[in-house]
Amino acid sequence: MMRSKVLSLVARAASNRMMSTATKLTTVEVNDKTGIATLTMNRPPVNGLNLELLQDLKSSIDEVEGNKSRGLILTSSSSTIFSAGLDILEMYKPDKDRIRAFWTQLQETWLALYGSSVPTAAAINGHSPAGGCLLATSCEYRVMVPNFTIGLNETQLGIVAPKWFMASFLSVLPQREAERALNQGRMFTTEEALKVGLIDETANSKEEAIEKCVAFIGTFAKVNPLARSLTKQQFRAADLQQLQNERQQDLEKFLFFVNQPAVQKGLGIYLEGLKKKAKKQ
Ligand SMILES: CCCCCCCCCC/C=C/CC(=O)SCCNC(=O)CCNC(=O)[C@H](O)C(C)(C)COP(=O)(O)OP(=O)(O)OC[C@H]1O[C@@H](n2cnc3c(N)ncnc32)[C@H](O)[C@@H]1OP(=O)(O)O
Repeated sequence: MMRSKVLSLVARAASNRMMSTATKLTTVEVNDKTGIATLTMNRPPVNGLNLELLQDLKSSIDEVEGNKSRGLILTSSSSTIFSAGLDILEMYKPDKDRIRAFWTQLQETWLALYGSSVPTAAAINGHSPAGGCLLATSCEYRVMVPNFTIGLNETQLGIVAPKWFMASFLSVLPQREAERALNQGRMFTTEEALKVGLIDETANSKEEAIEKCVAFIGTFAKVNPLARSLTKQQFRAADLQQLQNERQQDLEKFLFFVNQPAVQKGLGIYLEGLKKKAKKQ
């Protein structure tokens, strides 16, 4: 390794504190200069949101809430995928107990991210379909690298985005745009997402995306943190409360829906298509 690279790694290690261990599917790194935490998803190949990744995401969000970070930036260790959304293998021919735990964990993770008291931003450094888009739109700001896609494509898979997925989407897009995109299961390119307002900025690299997220979080430097977080909570309270009130019904609805033979058949065909595509590459 070149000496300069070694020196830069040493310097970086000195100014950043690794808060989580590498055995987890997420890492949290707090920059000592800015006080901002970067939460990185690391479940190759596509950051499919399975039960374990969702558990780690939730505990990392809790860690950031607890360590007085000035903000949270969500990103991915992959160079081409932010997150491929829910791991379809959790929903296809599911185990009865595990699928309950999986959906319950997804609810908890969304409540923690969407309701986070610290400023949140997503550095979207790769494709971000469905559950990936849910994570990104749960944050307050989005910066995306070109030549990738983002959107809620559920209807393309023959499934329906629950109300709280729609709530995140609607916190970013006007109702008319959100409704049309969801009905179509539309995936937006980075450029299209910027035009419609689904993302706030573009960046040429992950590093630049993170810098822009840091700049966004920096805009709150002179704002009283309690006033800021209570204001955010008020904007989001109705969406959060709705899921809190309906958690059990939401779980039962999901289980009923996902276990329908037609839905299982559709998921099987979709998975097969993904696998065929992967083999061709
Ligand atoms: C009335 C109200 C009722 C409420 C009912 C609720 C119903 C349920 C709602 C649930 C909503 C969930 C939304 C979701 O998140 S579903 C997931 C949607 N995700 C996708 O459609 C993305 C699919 N993947 C891709 O498009 C591409 O993989 C990619 C992300 C663009 C990456 O492309 P790539 O070329 O880099 O990689 P690729 O070769 O395709 O994939 C590599 C391997 O990963 C597997 N894989 C990809 N995505 C998933 C996934 N989401 N789950 C599981 N596995 C995935 C792929 O099959 C390859 O595997 P292998 O190497 O062949 O084994």
